[in-house]
Amino acid sequence: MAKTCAELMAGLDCTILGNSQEAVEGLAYRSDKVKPGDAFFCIVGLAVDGHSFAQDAIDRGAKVLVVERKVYLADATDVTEIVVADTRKAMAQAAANFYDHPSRAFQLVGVTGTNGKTTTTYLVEHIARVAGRRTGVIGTVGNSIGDVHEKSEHTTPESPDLARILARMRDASCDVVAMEVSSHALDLKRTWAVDFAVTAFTNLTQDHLDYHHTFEDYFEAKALLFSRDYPAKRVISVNDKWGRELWRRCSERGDAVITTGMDSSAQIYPVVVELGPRSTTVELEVRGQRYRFSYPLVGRFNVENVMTAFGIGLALGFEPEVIVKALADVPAPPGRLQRVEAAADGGVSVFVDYAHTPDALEKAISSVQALSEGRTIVVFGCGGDRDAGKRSIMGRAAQAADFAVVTSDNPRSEDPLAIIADITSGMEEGKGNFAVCPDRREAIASAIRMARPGDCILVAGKGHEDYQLVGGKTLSFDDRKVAAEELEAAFLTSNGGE
Ligand SMILES: CC(=O)N[C@H]1[C@@H](OP(=O)(O)OP(=O)(O)OC[C@H]2O[C@@H](n3ccc(=O)[nH]c3=O)[C@H](O)[C@@H]2O)O[C@H](CO)[C@@H](O)[C@@H]1O[C@H](C)C(=O)N[C@@H](C)C(=O)N[C@H](CCC(=O)O)C(=O)O
Ligand SMILES: Nc1ncnc2c1ncn2[C@@H]1O[C@H](COP(=O)(O)OP(=O)(O)OP(=O)(O)O)[C@@H](O)[C@H]1O
Ligand SMILES: N[C@H](CCC[C@H](N)C(=O)O)C(=O)O
Ligand SMILES: [Mg+2]
Repeated sequence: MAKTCAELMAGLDCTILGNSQEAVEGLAYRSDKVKPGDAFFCIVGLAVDGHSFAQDAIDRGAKVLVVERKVYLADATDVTEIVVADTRKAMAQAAANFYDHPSRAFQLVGVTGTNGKTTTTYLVEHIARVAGRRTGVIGTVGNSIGDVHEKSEHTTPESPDLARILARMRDASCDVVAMEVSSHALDLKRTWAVDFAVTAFTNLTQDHLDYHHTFEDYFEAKALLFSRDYPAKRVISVNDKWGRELWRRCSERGDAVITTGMDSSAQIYPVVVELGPRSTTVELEVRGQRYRFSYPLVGRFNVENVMTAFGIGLALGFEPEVIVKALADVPAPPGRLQRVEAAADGGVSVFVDYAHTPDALEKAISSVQALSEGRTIVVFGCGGDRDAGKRSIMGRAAQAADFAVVTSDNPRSEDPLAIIADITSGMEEGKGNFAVCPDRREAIASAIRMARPGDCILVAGKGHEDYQLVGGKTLSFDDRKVAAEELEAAFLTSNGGE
């Protein structure tokens, strides 16, 4: 499976200093993960310059260095250096070459946008399964090949890791792979040299401005997936101005585009939406035909995800009837408006959701309000070392609930109280409808103690996560388990069961 340096660099402008026939056994971008025979890619990062780890990589057995500037190493005359303009781009191209372009072996769907990527990929996977295809999924909750699931570090893996996963999917004879493409991934070229059959856009609202700095830069990162670098069929939600701009660019270029939206300006839009407590019924107008069906997901925002998945299904060539049949029994993605099941709940419904942006929090609250027969209480926090600008906006958004308990969500290297102070700086004290409780378990417990029969509690921000990142530590914490335990502690003990 080894490749020569020349084979690895096929299609790339580069200067090979040394032996172009040197065999490369594997690809590495972290010096401490280098194995003998690897090519080590020296990446100029945001924190450190990977070129400074070249010697460490050689000491661990790397035979080839891919660099942006020559590294003069003492006693390393047997090392081949390959000089390129951009090591990130070179690494992605080399990864595709090394694994013989695995993405060409199946229909790969790339979904981008601020919210709804994970949900949409899950819906697409199910549609493809029901259509009789072998499937794969790559994203925030992890990577799946058929029913085999593994957790992942990133929403979109680094290019060598991505190529390795795609190759495993090819080896497993996958026909359709649905993959989330984050804005970081596009900007850092993790998906460069990957071939997509369909690319889809959900929406763009505030997030990740710590990384992208401006909304326009954030949008342009997402827009890369709809550029000439990624030729594909397009499915674009035209609900916001960013989607309409993408639609304009793609149509001008002559790309095949399916649009989705909440009104008749889109090719796919809802004529009827009936939101239920455990399912939703819609009638969708799909390019002049109407399809009425129910699916077992709740929340208005999921109507948009269902339409995006419908559009992707059509772009993949599936019949609308197959898509409708699949959506009718689609499994809910974990931790997205997931109802907590407990042995006793005192008539209080608890939903765990992954809303971690202002728009998602606003929509998750209004979705739960639509289901609540009483009040709606939200428990949430904001992640540390992530876009601080969204915190006060999320604080303000949370006050749309009857009561908000502000708590901790992966503080990482930051002081949890400082994050909470950022959140509450956006909240109106005078409204008197919020409290601060830094301990997340206690925050959930206090919301449950405060709830009356018929009330709904939304625990937002962590969804499927089963950990809390505090300092450098990963502590075990799962909102779904904690909420079930606290419901039972409150209602099994006080009432002796229900
Ligand atoms: C902002 C971001 O995405 N940063 C990524 C970036 O880090 P960086 O540029 O700071 O790299 P660096 O730490 O300066 O290191 C430079 C180079 O030196 C290497 N190095 C470093 C130290 C060492 O001892 N040896 C060594 O070889 C590094 O491996 C790297 O190749 O390149 C690193 C190596 O590929 C990534 O691990 C890192 O992801 C960080 C950990 C991260 O948290 N990323 C998150 C924000 C992310 O990617 N999220 C998206 C979006 C999620 C969403 O949709 O909401 C995702 O796709 O997961
Ligand atoms: N279409 C949508 N519009 C607005 N909010 C949405 C939409 N779909 C989901 N959400 C909200 O966003 C949360 C995250 O959804 P999902 O995991 O599908 O998004 P994502 O784009 O994959 O997020 P991430 O950037 O973390 O990967 C949900 O729990 C819900 O609160
Ligand atoms: N993919 C998102 C996940 C955020 C989840 C939230 N629990 C947090 O830790 O901020 C991010 O990296 O910004
Ligand atoms: Mg996701």
